[in-house]
Amino acid sequence: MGERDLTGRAVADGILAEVAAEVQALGEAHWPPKLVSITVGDESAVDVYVRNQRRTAESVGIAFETRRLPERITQEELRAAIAALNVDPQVSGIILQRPVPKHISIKAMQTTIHPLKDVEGMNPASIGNIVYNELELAPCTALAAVEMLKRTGLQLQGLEAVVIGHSEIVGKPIAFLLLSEGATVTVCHHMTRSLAVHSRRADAVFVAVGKPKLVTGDMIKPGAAVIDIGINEVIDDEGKSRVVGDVDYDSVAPVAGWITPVPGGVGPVTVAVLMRNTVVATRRQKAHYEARLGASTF
Ligand SMILES: NC(=O)C1=CN([C@@H]2O[C@H](COP(=O)(O)OP(=O)(O)OC[C@H]3O[C@@H](n4cnc5c(N)ncnc54)[C@H](OP(=O)(O)O)[C@@H]3O)[C@@H](O)[C@H]2O)C=CC1
Ligand SMILES: Nc1nc(=O)c2c([nH]1)NC[C@@H]1CN(c3ccc(C(=O)N[C@@H](CCC(=O)O)C(=O)O)cc3)C=[N+]21
Repeated sequence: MGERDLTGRAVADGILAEVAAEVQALGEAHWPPKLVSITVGDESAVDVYVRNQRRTAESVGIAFETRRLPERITQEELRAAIAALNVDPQVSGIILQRPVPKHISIKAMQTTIHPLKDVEGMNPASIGNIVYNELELAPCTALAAVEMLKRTGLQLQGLEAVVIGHSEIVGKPIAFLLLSEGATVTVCHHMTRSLAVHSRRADAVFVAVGKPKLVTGDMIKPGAAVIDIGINEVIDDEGKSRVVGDVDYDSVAPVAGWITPVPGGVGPVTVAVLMRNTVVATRRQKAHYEARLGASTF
């Protein structure tokens, strides 16, 4: 770890301290938050993420349950499983882990998650909020990545930002969040002619692609902030499995002003934001039902 490292643990702990206080208050008001994670088929790709979710949820007092559904489940069966969670009054949040098998439409399934329980803000009805600058509940990784940039102290208004990767869950939401903060945003993807031409101009570079060493030191303006979102499992020279990002840390760290390491950067903050989103969702459900039925008088 170097002095330019922008690490995530302290950022995550700050978020989690606030979340724990809110979880306690919601529990006392008879609205204890509960998060349900759904995985479909091969779990190996999300195993670490789900384990971190459970550990973190338990550390702040959020109940956590995993539903593991078989690879061969039909879309209608998955829809029914989500619908059952939508109407379960004990469940405050639902997260459908990606990827899902090819025969299932992720968009159709995100649409099935009720907007009040949609802790990633990925229902098409929810994701539009970030276009309207309503940022309280947005996709966790995007919020976490932008939070890391804010920790540099850089002024976001007028900042030249480049986002590499344009998935609906990471790259695109990051671009919208940055626009809301007043940055000038360029979004790159696999058809972009020269990544380096764009990235070298940027004060802040976000990388969310899933390719180790995609970004190297010669692609970065000296002093820029580099936010590495990639999580890739690789086998190192000694034959051991390791997690690395999309940024070639060794060549970028000496050039960058700030760099988020992998592991230990955006990842832990993503999990903390998921917990915060679960609290936001629970608070909204409480307000929704109290507005219709009156406050509980336990
Ligand atoms: N730290 C965290 O909290 C999280 C980390 N991740 C990690 O972030 C990475 C990206 O995840 P996700 O967005 O879900 O992945 P997707 O595979 O959905 O998206 C990857 C994006 O990268 C683009 N891309 C592919 N090749 C290139 C290239 N050579 N140059 C520029 N852009 C390219 C693709 O563009 P196109 O569609 O045009 O091909 C696509 O927009 C993964 O490593 C994932 O594990 C994901 C979620 C959370
Ligand atoms: N619906 C959905 N939403 C997601 O946000 C989502 C998803 N599906 N599928 C998988 C990817 C990946 N992802 C991670 C988040 C945090 C860590 C994390 O906590 N990483 C730690 C530990 C890494 C390690 O030690 O291996 C770190 O970076 O320090 C990892 C991976 C969220 N994703």
